[in-house]
Amino acid sequence: TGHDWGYGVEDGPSLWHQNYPIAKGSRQSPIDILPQTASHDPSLGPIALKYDQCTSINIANNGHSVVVEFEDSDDRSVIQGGPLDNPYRLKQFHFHWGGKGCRGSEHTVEGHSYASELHLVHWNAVKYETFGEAATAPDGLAVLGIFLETGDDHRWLHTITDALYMVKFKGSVTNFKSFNPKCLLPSSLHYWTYLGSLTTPPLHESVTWIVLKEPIAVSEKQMSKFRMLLFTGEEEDQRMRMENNFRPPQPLKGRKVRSSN
Ligand SMILES: NS(=O)(=O)c1ccc2oc(NC(=O)c3ccccc3)nc2c1
Ligand SMILES: [Zn+2]
Repeated sequence: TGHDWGYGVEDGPSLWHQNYPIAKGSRQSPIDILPQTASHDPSLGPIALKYDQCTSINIANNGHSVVVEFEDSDDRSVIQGGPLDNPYRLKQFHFHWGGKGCRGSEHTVEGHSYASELHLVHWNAVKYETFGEAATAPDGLAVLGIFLETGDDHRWLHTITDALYMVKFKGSVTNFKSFNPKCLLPSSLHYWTYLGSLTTPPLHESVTWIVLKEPIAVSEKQMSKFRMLLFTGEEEDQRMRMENNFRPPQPLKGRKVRSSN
């Protein structure tokens, strides 16, 4: 039991359909984004991130990624506007990344992938009682995707990379209070948006994706700290470095990608 899926040869994305048939569904994520094909939709307003009273709780290694969880008992941290009809509450954020010098983003832009991708996961608490309920509804989740490219040091990412040694092993969790992810946003909030899914099992087709066009820069040294995390637990003798934890682009199946201005 535990995790019946991973990113290896024996349990990777091409095999997920065996336990999760929706992997071959009609609105799977990620996708390859073609900016020229994305329709510019003037009715698409700007997105608003109201993260001012942001309260992070902890940082954890769940065996697939490193996740920072938030207090979501009220509307203190929400995303709204853009394609969204309601405010969606921030639940957690996590990353996907590659191996040394390799690419690791999930969404790609005209076949170009970035070093990493940050996902800020939000749920529709107006229509649904719990995250779990929202996660199975077609309008239940909104995930903000931000590309990370290697370049200069990111001055605020240090807060996260300095904590990674404390969650090296699968199943480890540690306090991580009052981190506000607003500091991880690029200067422009221009975005692409489309209807998709969770990019890991259970692959629920419940996500309105909002992918920012402008990447943030992080240093190779900062990226290398993600790679010292392990997929495996402290008790396991086979130590497996956590890297290449990304799903490749999935068929668009007729979906339209819209572009903010
Ligand atoms: N790569 S992804 O598409 O953003 C993605 C993929 C799979 C996910 O499963 C969850 N579950 C919770 O956050 C959760 C948090 C608390 C309680 C229950 C669930 N978030 C996900 C985001
Ligand atoms: Zn993700």
